[in-house]
Formats: sequence, structure tokens, C-alpha cells
Amino acid sequence: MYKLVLVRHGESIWNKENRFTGWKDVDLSEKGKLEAVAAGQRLKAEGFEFDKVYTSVLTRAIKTAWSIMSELDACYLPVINSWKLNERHYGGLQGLNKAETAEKHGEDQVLVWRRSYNTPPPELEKTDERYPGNDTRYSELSESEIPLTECLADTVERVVPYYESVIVPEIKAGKRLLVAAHGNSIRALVKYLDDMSEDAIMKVNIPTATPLVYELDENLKPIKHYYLADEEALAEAMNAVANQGKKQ
Ligand SMILES: O=C(O)[C@@H](CO)OP(=O)(O)O
Repeated sequence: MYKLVLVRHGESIWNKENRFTGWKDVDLSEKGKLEAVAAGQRLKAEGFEFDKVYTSVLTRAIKTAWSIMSELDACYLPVINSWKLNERHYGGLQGLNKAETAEKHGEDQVLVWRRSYNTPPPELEKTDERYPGNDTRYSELSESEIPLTECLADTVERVVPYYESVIVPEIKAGKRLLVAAHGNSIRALVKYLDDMSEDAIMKVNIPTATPLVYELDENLKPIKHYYLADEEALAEAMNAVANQGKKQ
């Protein structure tokens, strides 16, 4: 049996402000920093150890990984960063307040943008300052790889091949891995691992800085998964994420 641990970053400043974030590189909030430390402490208390850490190229996920490594006395672990684990690109919605967007366009439309599988938010123009092609960390990407927006299906298309080609061989080699990523890049993985329908994944909301443990059989099929969290706090945290798209 193999174990794979996924963790969403701690609360970011834009999570706190309830803004669509996507590829915008915002830091952790003070609460998010504490959440990341608590995630590390929980993993330590439950006896988890890792050989390698995978994360995105976004500060909030990287710093969450660092806090966990620090709590585990494992700052020496190799960290592999890839844009393929980035949050879903939120296109023209990036920066907008989610509740205000629901006031303007309706809660149903916001739910479609946030959670439908195939409907992407409005595209960015390449001249927009939010266009990732202006950011040097993406200078190795071809123009066709740089998103102007993404729906979850687009995120699945970059996350799953990365998982299969880079992460799976490491798991099979017996490496104990931590993946510190984002709400929607983790939803992409969860959909794939649990073979969920497009409808079922709509209802999945990933709480911040809460380790999600997958136990996998020898073919890397999930035997079960569970969060390292108390039940009540977990339900509350998931609801809070779901409710971010509601009017105030
Ligand atoms: O804004 C975002 O990038 C994501 C995660 O914070 O939000 P949502 O849960 O609305 O997909």
C-alpha cells in the first residue's frame, strides 16, 4: 500500500478578501501561515514522513510546503516546483470579489464559473497585465501553454499528465510524497483518482491547509482517502469554501 498526501495552501490574502485568485501570486494571510504550521504539526503528530515535495510555482503553496517541512524537521527535502500544479487560471475574474460578482451576475452564474467542469470564466486579453506571458516564471512555456482562462477540464488536462508522468513513477519507486497545491488543481487530481463524474466533482470543495491522505493499492487505485482533521471543523471549512460564491 502506498500513501500520497495532498494539501491545499493555507488561507491567502485574497482568500481572506474573497477574491478570485487563480494564477495571481498572493501570499498567505497571517491566519494562513498559522494554518500551514498546524498542518505540519498534525502530520508530525500522526507520524507522517516524506521523501520529496511537489508544489506549484505560486508563493502560497510553496510557503505552505516550507512550513510543513519545517514542522516535520525536514527542511532538507527536495522540493519540485511545477506550473502544472498551479491553481486553475481564473481568466478575467482574477482579482474580482466573489460575493460582488454574485450580486452582479447572479449566484448561479458564479457557481458555473467556479464549479462547472467545462465552462471557463471569460478569457483575458494578451494585452492584460494579468496575462501570465508577462511573468518571467513562465518564460519557458510556449504561447499555446499559457492560459487565458481555464475550466476544471483544462486544469485536469495539465495536472493529470504531470501526475502520471512525474509523480506516479516516484510513488511506484516507494517515495513518500507530499503535494502542496491549490483548491482546483487538487480537485483535478481528486476527480482523476476517484474517477468522479463531472457532476460529482462540482460538489467537492477543498479546505485550506488540511492534509488529504490517499491510500493507494499496488496499481495506484485509491483504497480510501481521508482528511487529517476533526469532522466538525472539516465540514465547516468545506462549507465556507462553497459559500464564497454567495451574495453577502
Ligand atoms: O480563487 C481561486 O483561485 C480559487 C481558490 O481560492 O477559488 P474557488 O474556490 O472559487 O475556485
